Amino acid sequence: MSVPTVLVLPLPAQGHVNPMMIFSQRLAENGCNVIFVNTEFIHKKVLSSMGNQEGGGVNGESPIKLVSIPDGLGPDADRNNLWEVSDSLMKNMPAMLEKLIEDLRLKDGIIVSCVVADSAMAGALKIASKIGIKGVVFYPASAAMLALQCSIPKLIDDGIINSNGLPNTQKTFQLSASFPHMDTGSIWWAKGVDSVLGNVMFNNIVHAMQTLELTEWWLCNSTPDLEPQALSYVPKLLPIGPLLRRYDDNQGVTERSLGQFLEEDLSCINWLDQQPHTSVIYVAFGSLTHFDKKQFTEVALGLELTNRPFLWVVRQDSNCNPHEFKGNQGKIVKWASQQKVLSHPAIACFVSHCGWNSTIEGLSNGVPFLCWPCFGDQFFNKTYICDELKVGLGFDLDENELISREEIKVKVDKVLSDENIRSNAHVLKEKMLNNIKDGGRSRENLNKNYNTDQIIGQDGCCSNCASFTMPCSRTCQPNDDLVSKIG
Ligand SMILES: O=c1ccn([C@@H]2O[C@H](COP(=O)(O)OP(=O)(O)O[C@H]3O[C@H](CO)[C@@H](O)[C@H](O)[C@H]3O)[C@@H](O)[C@H]2O)c(=O)[nH]1
Repeated sequence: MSVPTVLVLPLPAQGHVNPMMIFSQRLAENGCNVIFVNTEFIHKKVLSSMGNQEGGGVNGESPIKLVSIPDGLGPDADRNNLWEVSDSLMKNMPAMLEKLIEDLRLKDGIIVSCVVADSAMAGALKIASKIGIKGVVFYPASAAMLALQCSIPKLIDDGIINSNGLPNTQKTFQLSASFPHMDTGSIWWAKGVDSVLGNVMFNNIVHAMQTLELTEWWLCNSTPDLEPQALSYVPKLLPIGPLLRRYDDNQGVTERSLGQFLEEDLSCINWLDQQPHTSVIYVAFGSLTHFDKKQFTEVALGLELTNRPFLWVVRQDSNCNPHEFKGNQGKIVKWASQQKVLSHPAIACFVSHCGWNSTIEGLSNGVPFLCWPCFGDQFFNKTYICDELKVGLGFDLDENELISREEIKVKVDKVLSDENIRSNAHVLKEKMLNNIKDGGRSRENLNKNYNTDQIIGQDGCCSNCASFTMPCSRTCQPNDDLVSKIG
């Protein structure tokens, strides 16, 4: 049987590329070749972060081949403006993807048997359906946020949002009797963005939700014990998390990522090795958050006030100069190997914006959280971490709408002295990790009996063309079939 080739297509954002790359690495371990498609802009960044050594590809040593498509924007466009990029991709990506699949076949002899599309790139499912190959959707945020998206018609009927997706009033609601309470601040597409942008995002979501129906295979980076209510609310959503780099008890995280946009500063691992166990405050706000100068200063002074060692990620694009504040106890890096950092025994707590990947990574390492949500889904993730899972605390704003240096010190002291939080975090860590051990539920979802087999093909679905729509016997010439479909 020939090795199946899966094409993986993330939205060009770090919080989407990272989990889809880890998923790709697991697919490769399960015997698939993977074509991982970034936009040209992101592809260059990824190659540069790896010192321009891609390391193989389908026809080389590695089963993961990194390729790129244009994003459809002009040469002068601001490619850090994710909304502009997404809008252009919605319009232009399907045709470019179809061309890529055809070029792979004609130029490289590679037959793509399945497309795994980020939910924000749902247009790819139409292409998969058009050319008769399988489509799988990957949702990069929490299952709860997908449950919320699935409930849009109900939210409108119940008067919680208007037909533009914006909350009618501030109120709490439940998606079902067992679902955690949400408030209108949990409606991620309307949180932290202006109403015009919120409306554009809402229309894109509604459109994407219709397209997701083209496939039965919905995957997410979560676990059955982490989000039982949301997963039973969206029964076809299969959790395959926590999606983590390979870990070794002695060496920590050993697996290399093929998806980082910035080079990882590994000097922080040596620095962590010098710190006492459970002593360091790790501070990182993902790939998109920006602070104004005043808030940035409060963070810096608050960290100094704690009088504890800290490791702080300050991205180069943050427009703030951290060196004025470093003090004696802190280490500041432009980009860390976050998973390596969180699994280091020196880490005591995680000051986080609560992006879903950071949430999953912190929970999987049993690290208590100090939650600082900034936009979108991060507000619900914060509530979930603090009120449902009880593994963290939130910060309160002062009268100037800032999180003050004193507040930072008070909450750091409080979270580090809270035995319940620490013990809840340890229990949850074990539960999360059990899902990816032999026999674990996410592992089962990923192994041959579930998705990988669906991707490779089973029961009458051809193991080569893997077509949903056109089951063929295992003795047929499936590649010819696919060739004729594409041709
Ligand atoms: O120094 C760093 C900082 C971060 N990371 C990684 O970058 C990713 C960041 O992802 P996430 O925590 O989800 O944050 P964002 O980059 O902000 O992600 C966006 O996408 C997520 C998934 O949809 C949403 O949950 C977030 O709200 C949204 O901001 C994680 O895998 C981190 O491990 C590093 O490797 N090094």
